[in-house]
Amino acid sequence: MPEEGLALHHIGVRFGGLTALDDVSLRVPAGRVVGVIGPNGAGKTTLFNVVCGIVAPVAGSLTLDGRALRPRPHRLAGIGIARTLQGIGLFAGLTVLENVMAGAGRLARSGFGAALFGLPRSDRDERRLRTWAYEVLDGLGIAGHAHAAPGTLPFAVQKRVGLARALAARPRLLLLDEPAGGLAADDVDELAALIRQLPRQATDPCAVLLVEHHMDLVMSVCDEIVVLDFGRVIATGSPAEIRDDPAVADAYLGAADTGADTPGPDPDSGTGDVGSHTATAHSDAVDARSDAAASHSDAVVAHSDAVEAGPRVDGVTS
Ligand SMILES: Nc1ncnc2c1ncn2[C@@H]1O[C@H](COP(=O)(O)OP(=O)(O)OP(=O)(O)O)[C@@H](O)[C@H]1O
Repeated sequence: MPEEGLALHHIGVRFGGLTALDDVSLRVPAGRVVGVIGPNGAGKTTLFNVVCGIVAPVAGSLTLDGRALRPRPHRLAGIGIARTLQGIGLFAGLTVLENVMAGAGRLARSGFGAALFGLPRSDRDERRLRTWAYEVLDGLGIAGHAHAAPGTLPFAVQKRVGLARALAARPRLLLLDEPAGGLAADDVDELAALIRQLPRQATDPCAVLLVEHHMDLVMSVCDEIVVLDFGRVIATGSPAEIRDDPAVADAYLGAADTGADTPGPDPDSGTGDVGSHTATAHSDAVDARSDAAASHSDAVVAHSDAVEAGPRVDGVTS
């Protein structure tokens, strides 16, 4: 029986007069990796923030495993959602192992988390949590760093610790926000191998939503890709289908002008990052988007208000 995972139904987001997401529907089934791509300003971050509860949609709804999802940023772990952060965000004062234990969130209520807050705890629970954290670190090939301070480790290892911390919560939905950001090419290859096995390694397969500019990574790890442009879904399909979709090529490259036929990486840049394509081949489009952003300072204020006020809804309900 196919797993339900995350579903977005006709999501709309507005920042003042700007429509950032317009009637966006997509599915991230459990056990699958779904990537969201699109040119600068397409709405990727906004979509991610909707799923995290940072941005409240003005239209549509979300479900997780078939139940209404009303995320709040500070309660994601409790409803089975874990995310990695672009800036890693590890606790500097804790060891790698402790960071991962802390990430276990709802699993840690009577163990490490309880210890942090001075609550009664069971040694057996804490031992179990510690063993689990080691297992997660081991699964990501970094158990040897368990007792190190995160700040002493190379950036790529720190990113992996961030991933371990997210996985430690045994999420039903894992959100990966530009996990390749700042990584060297070799590190991206290793990350790709890890991400491919993520949804399937857990006892209960989790759904993985990936927002990423690094096209090599997206093409190699995703079961399905959703392409946004100006806040709308313009294509959904397998990596091969997306690579061959003229509308996608148009959105990224202006294929008619450049002769380019895929949203693939820049052969000269060696980064696999499509951002530079967008900037060079589509200066008109980018300018238009910049203009739109610049002329919407009122929208930014509205957005700040919305973030301060928090999302309209809370938690997962049946
Ligand atoms: N806080 C905000 N206030 C006003 N407009 C915003 C805000 N955040 C995003 N936008 C606008 O919403 C649209 C979508 O932005 P978003 O950041 O989601 O795109 P993106 O695809 O993540 O872009 P990038 O690839 O450049 O990060 C853009 O036009 C952007 O200028």
